[in-house]
Amino acid sequence: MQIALSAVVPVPLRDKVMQQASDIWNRNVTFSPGQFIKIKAPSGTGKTTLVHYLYHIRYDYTGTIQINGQPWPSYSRDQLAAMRQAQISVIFQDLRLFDQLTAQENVELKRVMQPQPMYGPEKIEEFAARLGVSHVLRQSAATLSYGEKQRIAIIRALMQPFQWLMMDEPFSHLDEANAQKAAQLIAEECQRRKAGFILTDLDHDNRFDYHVSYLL
Ligand SMILES: Nc1ncnc2c1ncn2[C@@H]1O[C@H](COP(=O)(O)OP(=O)(O)OP(=O)(O)O)[C@@H](O)[C@H]1O
Repeated sequence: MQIALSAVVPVPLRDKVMQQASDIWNRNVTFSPGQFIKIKAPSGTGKTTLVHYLYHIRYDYTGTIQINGQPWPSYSRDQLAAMRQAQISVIFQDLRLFDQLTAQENVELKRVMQPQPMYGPEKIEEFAARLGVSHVLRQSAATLSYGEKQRIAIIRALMQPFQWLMMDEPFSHLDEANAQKAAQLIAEECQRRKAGFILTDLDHDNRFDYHVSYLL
């Protein structure tokens, strides 16, 4: 799945964006399938805004985002739902777990929403063990620390098939050792699917072998 941005400018950030150099805003950029892409930017320059545009849950921009040559608005609701189920997965900056469910239920919900789940329930235990969150699986999400929530949100995003994984500051609540473990798991799962990712972050890092890095 190819993603192509053409002169995208966020309406609320137009003045700011037009005054600064950016590799993304108001440029023509193509994200090719399978690429590991880093988008680095200081706070407040629009990382979350961009991820929401790419996932098509926000549309207050000028310019065009095309998916496989078709602009986002040309896809029907059903097509969008199907793409979010099988082709694009996301880890939001604000994590978006259901507080009233346990950590395990949050992940399981994503797994069973697949018509043919790609993993059995034992995979949740396996990934939780790898990321050091086995002990919180049966706790309600509301009681988890931010670092635990972040690892559960990562596991949830890996429970579905995807061609692109979008991640908005996915390691912001993790220490370096845990960030490395999570990055290793994400890289393996992308390679298993021959998928690419788009990761936003504040700083430079060497956690992945990025194919391309952009400055927002
Ligand atoms: N709907 C909106 N209307 C107006 N301004 C907005 C809107 N959404 C975001 N902004 C502003 O746009 C700027 C970019 O916000 P965004 O959350 O995308 O930044 P970010 O780079 O992800 O920041 P951080 O690193 O702090 O998470 C901020 O100044 C924010 O206040």
